[in-house]
Parts: sequence; structure tokens; C-alpha cells
Amino acid sequence: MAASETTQFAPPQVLTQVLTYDPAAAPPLLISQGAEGRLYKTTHVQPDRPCVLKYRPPKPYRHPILDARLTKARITSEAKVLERCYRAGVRVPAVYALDLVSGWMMIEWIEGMTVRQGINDWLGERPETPPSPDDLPDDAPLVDAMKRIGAAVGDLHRTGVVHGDLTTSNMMLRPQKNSQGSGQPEVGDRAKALEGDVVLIDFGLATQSVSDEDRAVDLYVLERAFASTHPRAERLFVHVLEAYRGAFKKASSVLTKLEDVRMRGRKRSMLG
Ligand SMILES: Nc1ncnc2c1ncn2[C@@H]1O[C@H](COP(=O)(O)OP(=O)(O)OP(=O)(O)O)[C@@H](O)[C@H]1O
Repeated sequence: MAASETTQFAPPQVLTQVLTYDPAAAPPLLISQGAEGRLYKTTHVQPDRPCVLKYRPPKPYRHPILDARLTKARITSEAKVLERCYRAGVRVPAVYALDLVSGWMMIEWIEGMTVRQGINDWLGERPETPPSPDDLPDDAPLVDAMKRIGAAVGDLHRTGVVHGDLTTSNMMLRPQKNSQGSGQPEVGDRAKALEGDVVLIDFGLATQSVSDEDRAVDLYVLERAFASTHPRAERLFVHVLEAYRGAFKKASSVLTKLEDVRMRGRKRSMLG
């Protein structure tokens, strides 16, 4: 959930204390608050190095010892997974610092917009179904972005990590340095929204796994999320899977498993 400026939470005292070690740090600005924690934008060590401070406040409804244990375990797990991906060259935010007792982690700020925003900007006011089947718009920049998404998920799975909450909001499009644009004047500035490297974020539910089933469920979650968030581009999801196959040697058995997972999903929805 994005936070408006009027709903700013003062950063918890523990964070203000931590941030005093860097007097040049930007005042933490609340950017999002979910069920598990709050995200602030601030800087790390250098004033020109923006970062995200992910804070998991104590849960008053939990026993304090259990709560502290859970917070510690979740931050450790998220940081480990991010480290593993980062070291393997998967595009994820770098981990800068963490404090398991106070419940926070500082990670790299990823420039750009979410994939969700980029796709929505590209689709604009387009109707859900084209006036005629021959009237399909030229979606080359979107197809290209879908391929980058599939390759990013393939890279992730190759590393032995499943994300657990793949949606187009949990992916960013980071502009490449010295990006020159699409070079196609006819697609114009709209295509710019879809340029850049796909960087996966929000690893709060990620786990280390090499199981076909877990990987297939990861893809299924993305497929369902994509269909409900971008119904006008649903037909292009096939390009995500195609690029996944190209990026990940063991994709075939995962994609076979995906058929089973879809079938189970359909049965479940038939039974209500
Ligand atoms: N490392 C990052 N760099 C830049 N922006 C980020 C980063 N991490 C998160 N964001 C921004 O904050 C938003 C929320 O992030 P995230 O999904 O991690 O938080 P959340 O509270 O778990 O949200 P949700 O409840 O939707 O899962 C993202 O959609 C993105 O716009």
C-alpha cells in the first residue's frame, strides 16, 4: 500500500537513533506500509546513495519473545536470499545493513518504476478486446518487456530461490545508464516506460528451493496476478514463459508441472 504524505508515520525511535550515525542521511520518508512492515526511503552512508529502510515493528498481539524470534528469522531469511541472488548476478537490491534485534534492513534503492506502472502506461486507454482480431496493436516493446520478465524469473529459479509473491508490483524497471530510448520514432515516448532492466523486489516470502512444484507455483502466482492486473495484455503472457524456458535449463519440467498446478487451480475455482 502506498502511503500518502498526510499519513506519514514518524520513524520509530530506534531508526532515528540508527540514522544519527550518518548526519547527512536524508530524513526517512515513508513510502509504503504493508501488513508486515513499513518501507522508508533514506540514504546510506553517502547522501547521494538512496536506500530503502525496511522496518518490521513489534506486533503487540504476539508474545514478545515469539515476536522477536519471528522478526529475526524473517529478516535473516530475506537478507540471505537477497545476498544469494545478488552474488549470483540476479538483479535484486543489494543489502547494505541490518539489525535483527531492532527489526530493520537497509537495501539498495532501485531507480525507475514498477513493471505494473510501466505496462499500464504502455496500454493507456486501450479497450480489453480489440475491435477485430486483425486490429491487434503492435506490442513489440511490451513483448520485449515480457521476455525480460521471463528471463529474470528464470535467473532467479536457476539460483535456487523461489520468490513466493511474484506480481508486476514486485518488479521494477531500472533504466539503463546512458539509455538512448527505443530508437523507433513511431513508438515514441510510450515505449520508454517499458525499457530498462527488470529488478525483482520484495523477498519477504521468498524461500530457497529447487523443487519443480515450488517453481511452478511461483510462475502460476505470476500468471494469475498478471491476468487480473493486466487483462488487456493477458495473451502476451506466453512470452514470459518462452523467455523463462530460454533462461533456465531445467524449465521444461517446471512448465510441465505448471500444467498440473493450473489444473488444480481450475478445480479449486470450480468447487468455489
Ligand atoms: N528497493 C526498492 N527500490 C525502490 N522502490 C522500492 C524498493 N522496494 C520497494 N519499493 C517500492 O515500494 C513499493 C512497495 O514495496 P514492497 O512490495 O516491498 O512493500 P510491501 O509493504 O511488502 O508491499 P505489498 O504489501 O504490496 O507487498 C514497491 O511497489 C515499490 O514501488
